[in-house]
Amino acid sequence: MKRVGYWISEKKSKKLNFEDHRELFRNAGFELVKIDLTAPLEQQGPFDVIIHKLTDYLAKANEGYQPAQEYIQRMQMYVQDHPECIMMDPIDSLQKLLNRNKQYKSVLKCDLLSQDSSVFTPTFVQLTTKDMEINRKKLTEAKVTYPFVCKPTASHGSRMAHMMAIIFNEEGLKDINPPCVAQSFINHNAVLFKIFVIGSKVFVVERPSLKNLYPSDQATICFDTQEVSKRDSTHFLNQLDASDLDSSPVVPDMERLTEVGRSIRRAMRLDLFGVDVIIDSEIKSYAVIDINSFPGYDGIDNFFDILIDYLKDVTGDLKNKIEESNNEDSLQVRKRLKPETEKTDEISSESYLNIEAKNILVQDVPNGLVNNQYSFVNKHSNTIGNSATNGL
Ligand SMILES: O=P(O)(O)O[C@@H]1[C@@H](O)[C@H](OP(=O)(O)O)[C@@H](OP(=O)(O)O)[C@@H](O)[C@H]1OP(=O)(O)O
Ligand SMILES: Nc1ncnc2c1ncn2[C@@H]1O[C@H](COP(=O)(O)OP(=O)(O)O)[C@@H](O)[C@H]1O
Ligand SMILES: [Mg+2]
Repeated sequence: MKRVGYWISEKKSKKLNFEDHRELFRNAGFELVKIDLTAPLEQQGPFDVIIHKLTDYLAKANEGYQPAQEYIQRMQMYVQDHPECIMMDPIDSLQKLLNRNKQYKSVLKCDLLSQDSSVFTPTFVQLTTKDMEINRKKLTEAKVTYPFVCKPTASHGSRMAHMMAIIFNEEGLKDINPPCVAQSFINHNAVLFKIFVIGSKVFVVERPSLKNLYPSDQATICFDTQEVSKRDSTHFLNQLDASDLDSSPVVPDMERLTEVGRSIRRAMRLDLFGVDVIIDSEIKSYAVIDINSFPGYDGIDNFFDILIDYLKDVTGDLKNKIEESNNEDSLQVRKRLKPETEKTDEISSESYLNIEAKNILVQDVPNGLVNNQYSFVNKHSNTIGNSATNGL
C-alpha cells in the first residue's frame, strides 16, 4: 500500500468530500494520511506522495506569521530529507502564484506564448502607490488601456485577494488601492473558460464572467470575484448589454485551451491547478488571466478517479526511473523527468468541456490531430450524441 500524505483546509475537504473517498483510494492501493502540520512529519510518514493546498499558509508565512512559517518549513524539510517522496506542486511553484505580478510574468515566459500569437496575457503593471501621476505614467508605459481591472497583488491568503475594481477613466485613478496589479480589461462576451489540470489530464469548464465593458466616464465598479465566476453566478456584471447580445458566440478551440494548460504546467511545474482563460470577442485571441492552485474542480465528476490514475502514474513508472538512477541527486532527476512523462501522456489525454453545467463535451484528439466531431455525454440521461464544433 502506497501512502499519500495530504493537507487541504477543512473547507476544501468538505467541498470535495475528500474523506468519503478513502475507500476508493484504498482499493487503488493508496492509504490516505491526513498531515498534521503542527506536529513533526517524520513520525507521520513515510509518504510516497504529498498532495496539498498550502497557498494560504504560504501567504501567511510570507507575511511573517510564525506558525505558518513553521508549517511550511516542516513540509519543505520533509521533502528535502526524503527525495523519494513526490511532492505535487512544490512550494517554489506556489510562490509564483501568490503574487499576481510574478504570476503574470511567469505566464509571459511560457513557451506557448512565444509560439502561438493568439495566446497572450493582457498588458499589466504593478502599482504600489496612490499617487495618481506616478500611476498614470506606469500605466502608459505598460500600455495598460481603459477600462482596466485592479487586482490585489496578493492572490491568496485573505478575502481581500478577491476584491477588485474596474477603472474606466483617468478620474478613476483615485480609486486605486495599492499594492495591486492593473490589467487591461478584455471584452469576452461574459464567458470564462476554466482549465482544470490533474497531472497530464486537462479539462475545460465554461463559467459566467464579466460583461463587455468600454472606456467611458462612468464611476469605478468594485466587485467580489467570488460572486461573478461561479457556476451559478447571476451578478449584474454577468448580464451582457443589449448591444452586445448579437455579437457572435465564443467557440473555444479545445486543442488550444488544452495546450494552454500543458504549457503552464511545464513552465510553472504544477500538477493540480486551474487556469482562467477568456477569449477576446473582437480578435478571438486567448487571454490567460488567473492561475489557481488545487481549484474546486467543480464540474469534473470523476475528479478522484483521475487523481488516483495520476497517483498511479507518478508512483509507478516515474518512481522506478528515479530509483534506477544513482548518478545524481534523485530530487533533481525527478524534476527533469517530469516533462518527459508529460510528452508520453499527451497522446492519451482528453479534454472535457462542460456546457451549461449539464453536458460534458468530450473532445477526441487521436494522435494529437484536432477532430471537429464532439460527443456530448448528458450527465442525467447518460445518452450520447454527436455534434460538430459550430453546433455549440
Ligand atoms: O476551493 P478553495 O480552496 O477555496 O479555492 C478556490 C478555488 O480554487 C476557486 O476555483 P474554482 O474552484 O472556482 O475554479 C477559485 O476561484 P476563482 O478562480 O474563481 O477565483 C478561488 O479563488 C479559490 O479560493 P482561494 O483563493 O481561497 O484559494
Ligand atoms: N483582464 C481581464 N479582462 C476581463 N475580465 C477579467 C480580467 N481579469 C479578470 N476578469 C474577470 O474577473 C474575474 C476574476 O478575476 P481573477 O483574476 O480570476 O481573480 P480571482 O483570483 O479572484 O479569481 C474573472 O473570472 C473574470 O470574470
Ligand atoms: Mg479566477
